[in-house]
Amino acid sequence: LKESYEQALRRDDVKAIVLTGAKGKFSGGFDISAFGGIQDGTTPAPKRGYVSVEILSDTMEAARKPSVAAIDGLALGGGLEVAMACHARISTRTTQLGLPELQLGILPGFGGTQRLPRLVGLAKALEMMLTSKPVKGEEALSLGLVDAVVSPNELVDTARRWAIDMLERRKPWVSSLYKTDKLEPLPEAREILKFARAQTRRQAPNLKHPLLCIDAVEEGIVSGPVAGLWKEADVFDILVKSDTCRSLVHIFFAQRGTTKVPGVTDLGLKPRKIKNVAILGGGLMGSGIATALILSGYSVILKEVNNDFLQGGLGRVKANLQSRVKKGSMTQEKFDKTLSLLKGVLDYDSFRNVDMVIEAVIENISLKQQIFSDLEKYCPPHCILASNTSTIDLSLIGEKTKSQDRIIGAHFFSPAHVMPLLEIVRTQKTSPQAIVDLLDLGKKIKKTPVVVGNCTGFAVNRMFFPYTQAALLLVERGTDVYQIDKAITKFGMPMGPFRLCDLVGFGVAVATGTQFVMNFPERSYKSMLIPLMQEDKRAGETTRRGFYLYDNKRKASPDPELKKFIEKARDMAGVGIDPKLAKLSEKDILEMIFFPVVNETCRVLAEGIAVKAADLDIAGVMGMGFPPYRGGILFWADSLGSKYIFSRLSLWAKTYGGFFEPCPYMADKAAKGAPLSSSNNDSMQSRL
Ligand SMILES: C[C@H](O)CC(=O)SCCNC(=O)CCNC(=O)[C@H](O)C(C)(C)COP(=O)(O)OP(=O)(O)OC[C@H]1O[C@@H](n2cnc3c(N)ncnc32)[C@H](O)[C@@H]1OP(=O)(O)O
Repeated sequence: LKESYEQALRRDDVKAIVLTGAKGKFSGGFDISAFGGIQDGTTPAPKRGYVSVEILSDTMEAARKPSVAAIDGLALGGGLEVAMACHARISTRTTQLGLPELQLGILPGFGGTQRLPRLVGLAKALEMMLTSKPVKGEEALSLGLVDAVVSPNELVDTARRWAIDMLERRKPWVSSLYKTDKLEPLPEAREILKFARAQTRRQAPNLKHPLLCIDAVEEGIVSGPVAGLWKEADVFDILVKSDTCRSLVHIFFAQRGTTKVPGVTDLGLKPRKIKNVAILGGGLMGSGIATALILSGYSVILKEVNNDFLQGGLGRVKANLQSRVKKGSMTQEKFDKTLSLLKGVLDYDSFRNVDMVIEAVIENISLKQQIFSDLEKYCPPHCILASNTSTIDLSLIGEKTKSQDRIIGAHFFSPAHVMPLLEIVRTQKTSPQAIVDLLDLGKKIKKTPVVVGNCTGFAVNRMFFPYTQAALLLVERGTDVYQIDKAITKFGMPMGPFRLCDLVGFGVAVATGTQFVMNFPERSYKSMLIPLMQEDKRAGETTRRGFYLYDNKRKASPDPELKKFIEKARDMAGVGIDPKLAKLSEKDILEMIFFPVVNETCRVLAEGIAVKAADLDIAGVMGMGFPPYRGGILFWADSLGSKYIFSRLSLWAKTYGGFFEPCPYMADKAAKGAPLSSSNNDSMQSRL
């Protein structure tokens, strides 16, 4: 860009410059894959201010020739920053313009913190940067971020004419960096900055980079844009080497890597077109899945066993959509159109036209076996037969059919129309085509799909069963329930293990817990605490009483009565209060809860349930809300070191038993001083 600009500025036959992208896209910004090299020192970091000051400000913006950005598709991060250094911007209606850098743990580093507030005003600029949300062409026009919106085929011509008009003074020739008309007066600007800081501290208490971004913006407002550019450059240099940036960049690529499955997505298979989907069961999960599908334009048949259940299911889907209309994110017209894609039925007659079935009935093996035998009879031979089971072995479900190549797990997380993860579970018999088809459907309904092997609990539930069990073990030995939840939320989880139990409900918690106790007895912790509370008619949030008490606005408060159940459970377990555990530090709580999770995640990886460690990082982030800025469970564990985790687990195993016993995979990594996420293909017995 620098060379082209210098050439264009030198040549007498060039009067003005149009900067554009290719193949319908302007730019996705700085090459994120280059961060790794800068972080580990293998790529020299560009000289401070090289792009933002030397190229964009001093070469492009200060040029004697006007330049116009012709923007189609997207202009994100560095891409938009380059466009903002031009003297005008023309976009198409669908163009997305944004500064999403905070999502990567950095701040806009090519002058974005200075130019965006000057183009759209401070309040809107902060909103765009802090939420990382792009705006589309029309909104950008009304904000003043672009100067005109035209169709893609008029784009470059319009930009060219605009540039000539600027040259001939028929249109204003504007340097964004020195614009002031959009900036709020100083006292108002200070208030906006104060508000943004307070909100950021509340919403992201563990993150520093959004606050540093606000600092850079403020510097420009208070001391002028050039001082602001240098502050931005200083902050960028610090942030690009931070743990948060490393973690978030890892998550960026890991998320995109989940759809690359060796032996499946590299076979040249094309996803088949899926138009009609049937869902069995209109409960919480079934109705959530139906909502997710119709929202992406799929025709859905919802089957229930009787009219009451059917109406209940259809009502839940309607309510899911209605809440969008209430929040203003869906128009009434879109609501009607979306709901018209859903049809309720009581029999299998209309199943002859479906391309995929997703079974979401209660977790009962014989019921599911019967359903899959029926499906084989009523559905066309190409139809994919998926189950939303969260724990039951898929081979058992399909045992009585001859269609095992098209049986697959489509494990959604509740609420299914909101949670971003889709666990795709394959058995040894599932065909690659069925996986490719489900991967495609997952992407279309805006989920991040992770392909995993078949085992009790698959990846996410399997990795996280020790989360609750460790918490129960600690509480029975004297750690405070609320202190545990507090330490875990402070770490960045959306909620602690006890609040989570209340949310999913004790019924589900016990049913899933039992699966693990049965399947992994040597390392499961059996506690009677929840069953004892169930005897008191507590089921969690639905009964307004669980580990917490809930008011009618679902606000949770501690329950003083909890003590008596804990004492009883302690007696039944035959354990006493352990003085050490009764006053654990937050760090110790965190480690005693999460290291068993890390341990189980290692087992999942060693057994080949996941293709790669990064997939499990994504599974934990998307399925359990593990904080992305810590990079996922194994990425975080590796920041602490396999040796350290192994030594802690070994110590606890001696005192508290097999629940903490480090698995052979972890022992091996610790002995070698190797990262837990390093690939171990030779010893892996892939179940995939
Ligand atoms: C100094 C500056 O201020 C710093 C910066 O500019 S930091 C970068 C800021 N830009 C961003 O954050 C944009 C990141 N990218 C995205 O949000 C999305 O990729 C997108 C909206 C551009 C496209 O989305 P979509 O069409 O779904 O395609 P997606 O699968 O995400 O990306 C396609 C490929 O491009 C890669 N890619 C996208 N943006 C990239 C970037 N900025 N750097 C490197 N690779 C990138 C992806 O990794 C993926 O690679 P793969 O095919 O090998 O997996």
